[in-house]
Amino acid sequence: MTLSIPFDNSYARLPDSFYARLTPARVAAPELIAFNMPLAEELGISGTDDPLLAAIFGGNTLPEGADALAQIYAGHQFGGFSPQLGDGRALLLGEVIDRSGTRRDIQLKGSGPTPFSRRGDGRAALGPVLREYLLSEAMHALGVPTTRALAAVRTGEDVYRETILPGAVFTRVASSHIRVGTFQLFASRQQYPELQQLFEYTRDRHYPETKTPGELLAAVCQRQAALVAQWMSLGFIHGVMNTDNCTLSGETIDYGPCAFMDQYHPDTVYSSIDQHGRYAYQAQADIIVWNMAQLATAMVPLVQDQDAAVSEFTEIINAMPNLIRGEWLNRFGAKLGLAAPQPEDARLIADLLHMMQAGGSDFTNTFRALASGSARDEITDRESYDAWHARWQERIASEAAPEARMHAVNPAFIARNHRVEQMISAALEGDDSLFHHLCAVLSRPYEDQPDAEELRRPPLPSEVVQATFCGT
Ligand SMILES: Nc1ncnc2c1ncn2[C@@H]1O[C@H](COP(=O)(O)OP(=O)(O)OP(=O)(O)O)[C@@H](O)[C@H]1O
Repeated sequence: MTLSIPFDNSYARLPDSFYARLTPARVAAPELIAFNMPLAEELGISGTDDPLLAAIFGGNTLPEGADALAQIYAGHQFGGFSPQLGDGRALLLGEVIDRSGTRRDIQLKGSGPTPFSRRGDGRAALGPVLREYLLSEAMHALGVPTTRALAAVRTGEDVYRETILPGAVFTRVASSHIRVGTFQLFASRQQYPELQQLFEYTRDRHYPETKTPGELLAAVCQRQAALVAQWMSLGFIHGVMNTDNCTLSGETIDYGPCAFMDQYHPDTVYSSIDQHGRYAYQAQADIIVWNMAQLATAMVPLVQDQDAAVSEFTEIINAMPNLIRGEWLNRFGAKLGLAAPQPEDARLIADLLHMMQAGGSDFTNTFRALASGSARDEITDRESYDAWHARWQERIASEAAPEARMHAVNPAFIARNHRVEQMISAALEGDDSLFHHLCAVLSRPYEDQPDAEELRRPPLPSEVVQATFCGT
């Protein structure tokens, strides 16, 4: 049986200063954990059996038409600039045009060392691979623009982190892997012809409706503003919003130390390495502006009249907080059942959030309970809640079918971090059943699933875990 992937590799046609061409390193005993058949069909991939899929998506067999390469990029990590990062453990196999006509990257992550590995081994551990698979598919099911998960394969080899862990390879699908850091690389090296080529490539691939660098920048800012507001409306904390983890496409990328918040608090941080809360839940709205300012800075050399570029780009960046506020209002307004939220509704939303914060309410369950009338049970200050509830009822009295609207945006099921950790612990013992169960439940997050009710429960104090970089 053969596997056919209809590759059409445009990035590989860019100059070789954009990447290093190489083949994946072999693994000892590839074993398929998961293959995302609906996504494969979307991509036009056909002809599949498990050993062949394991060989291809473990990196042992290069599929016909692939042109594997590690992409180069730079990036600000926790605010400090790294002039050269690049795929240190990932390889772009190539691109396909999917059924809807969109170009999509297929990339192996954990496929061995590359010229950009620095001191890393080029590998990924099983836990983070399963976490990325589950989280990215859960985000997709929630309606969030995101990279997708095509496959996860055990390698049969160990990786050495704080402890010895089983290795795995993850196959990621993305509408591209162009990062703010990709622009920063060429700008910081003053490779202006490449910067121009990258700009044209990005524009043609993602924003064909734009012409100038300023128009492209504004379009990216719009998508990123929408993305961050959507994350926040779901209680999602990305955890590592470095500029190399910030895409031009507006998709969420790199599910490292990320998590959905359980108890609502705006300062919530999950990542153990984010010691100053740079990427805390609430800080995400400011950080995305900072990241876009880095993109703007990198794009200035694209414009001949640089003073004009600086003032145009500054205006675009300065407009972002308002954009985010607007997106936030729409998202949170919908969570309260409002079809057309107004600026004055921000007070109503904020007052609910304050009550949730004061009592440590569960973010997801409180919003889900609004439509069924049981949100009062989630709030400790009942008197304040009753007063708020009366204001809210008055506001939505004229809304048609607010319950349906609320159910469509307030999920019942999110990937709770303690469940993700339990899933990883089981997989480390060779039991993948919880992984598959979570994938199935989280593929329908807005539906009531009485059989899976236990997965809605917030963690007990003993179950709370911090997301960490441990064992990436
Ligand atoms: N085990 C490793 N071996 C080599 N390089 C690594 C390893 N882990 C991370 N890196 C590199 O360190 C940099 C930052 O890592 P980060 O965890 O943000 O990325 P990642 O999860 O590997 O990749 P991506 O951003 O593509 O999801 C990247 O250049 C990445 O390739």
